[in-house]
Amino acid sequence: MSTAKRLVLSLRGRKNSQGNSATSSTRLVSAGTSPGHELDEIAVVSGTGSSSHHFSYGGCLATGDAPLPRYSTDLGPKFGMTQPKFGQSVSQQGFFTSHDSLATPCASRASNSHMATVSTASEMDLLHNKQRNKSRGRLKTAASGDQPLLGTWNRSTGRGSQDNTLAGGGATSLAMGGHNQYGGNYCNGTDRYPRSRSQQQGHHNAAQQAHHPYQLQHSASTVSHHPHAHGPPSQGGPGGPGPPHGGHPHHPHHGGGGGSGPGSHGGQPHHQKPRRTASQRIRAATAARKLHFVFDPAGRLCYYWSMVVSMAFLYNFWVIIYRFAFQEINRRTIAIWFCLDYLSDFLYLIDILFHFRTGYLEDGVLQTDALKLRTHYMNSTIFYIDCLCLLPLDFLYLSIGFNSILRSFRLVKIYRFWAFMDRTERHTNYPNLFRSTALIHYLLVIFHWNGCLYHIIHKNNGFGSRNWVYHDSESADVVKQYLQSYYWCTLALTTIGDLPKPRSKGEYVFVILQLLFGLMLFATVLGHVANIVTSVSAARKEFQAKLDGVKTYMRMRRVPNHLQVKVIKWFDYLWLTQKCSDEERAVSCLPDKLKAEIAINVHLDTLKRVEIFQNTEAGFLCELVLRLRPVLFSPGDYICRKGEVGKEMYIVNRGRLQVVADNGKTVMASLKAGSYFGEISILNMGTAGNRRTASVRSVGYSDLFVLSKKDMWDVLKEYPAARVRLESIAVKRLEKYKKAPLEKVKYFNVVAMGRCQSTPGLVESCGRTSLEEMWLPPATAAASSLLHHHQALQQQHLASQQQPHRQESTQTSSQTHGYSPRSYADRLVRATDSPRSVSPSAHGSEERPRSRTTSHHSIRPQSQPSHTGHICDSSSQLECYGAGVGGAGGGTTPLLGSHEVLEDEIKRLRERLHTVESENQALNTKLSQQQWDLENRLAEIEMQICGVSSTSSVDPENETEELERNRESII
Ligand SMILES: Nc1ncnc2c1ncn2[C@@H]1O[C@@H]2COP(=O)(O)O[C@H]2[C@H]1O
Repeated sequence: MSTAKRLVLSLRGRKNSQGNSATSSTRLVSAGTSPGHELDEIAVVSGTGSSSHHFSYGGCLATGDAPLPRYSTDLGPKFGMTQPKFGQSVSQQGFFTSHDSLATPCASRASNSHMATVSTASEMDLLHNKQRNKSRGRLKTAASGDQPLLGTWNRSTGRGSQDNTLAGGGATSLAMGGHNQYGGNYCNGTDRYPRSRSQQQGHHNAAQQAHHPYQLQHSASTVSHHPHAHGPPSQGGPGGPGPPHGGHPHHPHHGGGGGSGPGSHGGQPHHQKPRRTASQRIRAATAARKLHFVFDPAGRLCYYWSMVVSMAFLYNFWVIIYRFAFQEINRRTIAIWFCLDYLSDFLYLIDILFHFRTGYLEDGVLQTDALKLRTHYMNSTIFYIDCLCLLPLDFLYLSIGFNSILRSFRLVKIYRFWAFMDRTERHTNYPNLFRSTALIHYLLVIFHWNGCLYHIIHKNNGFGSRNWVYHDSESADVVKQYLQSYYWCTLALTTIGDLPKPRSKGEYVFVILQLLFGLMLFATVLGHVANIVTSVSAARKEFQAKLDGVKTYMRMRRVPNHLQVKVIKWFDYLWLTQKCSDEERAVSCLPDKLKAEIAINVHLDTLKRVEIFQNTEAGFLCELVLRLRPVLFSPGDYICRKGEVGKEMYIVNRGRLQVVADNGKTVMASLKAGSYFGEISILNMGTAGNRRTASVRSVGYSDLFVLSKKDMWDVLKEYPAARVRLESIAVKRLEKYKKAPLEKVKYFNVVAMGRCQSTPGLVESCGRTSLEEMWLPPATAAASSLLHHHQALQQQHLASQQQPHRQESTQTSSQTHGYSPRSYADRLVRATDSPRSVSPSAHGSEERPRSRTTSHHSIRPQSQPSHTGHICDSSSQLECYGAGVGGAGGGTTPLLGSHEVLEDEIKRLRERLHTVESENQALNTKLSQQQWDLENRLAEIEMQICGVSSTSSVDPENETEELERNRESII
């Protein structure tokens, strides 16, 4: 079950368990039509009390052939009891963010004054009026029976498409054959009349639903009507025209419960087109204006509102003290101050109302019930703080005159300012710039208050002399006095000094206190600045530290200079392109879900460019994208070498690479962004099983994504159709290789010809030559230790060694579709077999042809089985080698002259190794066979399951396609 489905189910469960609690939340609902649509559909679930409304849609709706939006409604048992809520969140990725919630306009529409529609959208839409107008236009279309409204409902049009959908609900309900008896009415918030009506009528038919858009307008225009005033439709009697409802002479059909009169809708959904008079429209608009909304505290609208309130607070913060200190200014500009003061008070007042409609989280669920919100707010301290802010001390103006100090309580609103600053700091992309600005602002405001305080003291006769700071206090105007005191405070608080010398005791004390305070302030500021500077260069520092560490290591270990330079250049490139040394670590603190979202955003585009992933299921891509790891290769680096065991496949994100032949010069293919490689061995497609069929080298710096074999298989297990597709592409590739045989490679790999003949372009990985360039020191070391350890055992095996047994094992291997995972011992054999590991003298280039020739001649006759389809694997090669050597020199070779004893020892060891390897391979073959069988069986079962689910699919086209895919997969 997809995450989305689980999420919906769990939320539904929660909702049900909450009974009548009015909660709503945006939810994901899987379309459930195909695995590829798992994230395509987003549901809007809203509900109040016992009513809940699920409206879901998917990106596929726009195509018109996808399932219709599902809309289910659980009615409240009581007539007119429910208050429908509607809201939705649209996200392209199927994840919800505060952005989504904000971007989603509220599309609720009021039905009447009693039944105010409460938007469960996270935010009130600022474009409310615009939306309403749009909605009205579209509803008209819906009313006229046009259905293309659905066509505009798609994920990417979030805001714009919402009204369409809502209106489209009505239109959709037609197509649904009356399954949704409420059509679009609930969606549009005009629920009262239609709901009450439907509750009494039981079920409407499809024709009745055609009138929903009309009813929307109607109900919006009857804001003053009690639902009962309409009279239940049944009262109109079957076939009767139905009495005109109070104030609705134009809508006689409301009373018709399916009769033939004008009020009946029976079977003619389109013939009655709603007409709306201008007055009705105006009334509808008026009614719509009476909407109530619930604000999401995490939404952007709340944020913007807190910004407005913060402005009001800042006005008070700067001005109250200033006007109190320099009261002279009040006299001249009293009108302006009055206006500004009461504007800010008005904003404070609105803020209280805003709080009444701001949702809150209870058990992680956004609460939207009006009553709950009110209770919650009124029981909180914030409510009292807000009331305190608006304490009407202004009335005291009448007795003490216009004095701004009476407005001091307005400053309590600082909590709102701090919350705003906090949130901005968290959300901004330039946190350090923001922090610096905030710091400077705080400094300025502190100096401002301090200056004003000083002026107040000065005004009240100071500390004995009034000319201590002001030289011309009598003649200077207000602004100059203010600037003088501000300047003095700046000098004092920044500890710059050079202050006018105090004369009286009081002045001394005051200056000392000022300097102490300044010292603390200065320290704090320095600390803040240091923090900012540190965090600005944190990434660079971390990067530098890593580079330093690597450099130190290389120096200590005496890594060759050219390699050191290469490493440093690699770091350079990394810094220039990514500015981050460890991308994975950067997001490691995030929960998986968020990591996934980021990964999808970052990698999905690249993945889509890759041929093999094009036209694959979306779910498959999403699964893969989570498992990609970025890696960076330097110029000339070999990403993989022919003959290695393939453990990863690569996708080129940026850069150029070459598929090269053994000689490292012949370029078989060039790869660029969007290309991929390494898939053949991880899919075990090549004749060499899980071995690399070629070497791949980076031309310049290459940015790749790595996908491990395990991850790939994990995903493919769940998407067998994708596996079939990948394999078929790999087969095509292999066929392509066939057409470009490499002569040179063939020459050096005669041993491997048995397998390579089927695909001449491929080079058998087990040939010695292919491994010459491979450096496997650990394997060599391990080989010798392994040999010593199992000496006795191997001798025993040597005695019982028989050719038929090996032939049998290789034969079995060939029957396993080339899947022949090599054991570690296999690698050991290769390692010991390689000229480098045999003896130091074997490093000479002249040694290579000799050993090749030896093996070539000695093995030639024995490679016959390869022509009959047998795998000429390493064991047989080695055996041949052994035989060849034995035949030529009777157990000794003149190769090393004085090292005869050692040579003998090597030969003996090799023979023992052969034995172990044969055993190993036989076991491996059996295991491979079993694994293959199991995988096949698994794939078959999965195909069957897919087949079953696809038969239940709504779309016959999809069904055929799916079956086709399944069939391919089974094949
Ligand atoms: N001729 C070619 N053109 C493109 N890619 C190739 C060619 N030959 C080999 N490769 C790729 O190189 C990869 C080497 O490792 P694999 O065998 O796992 O998978 C191989 C292919 O993906």
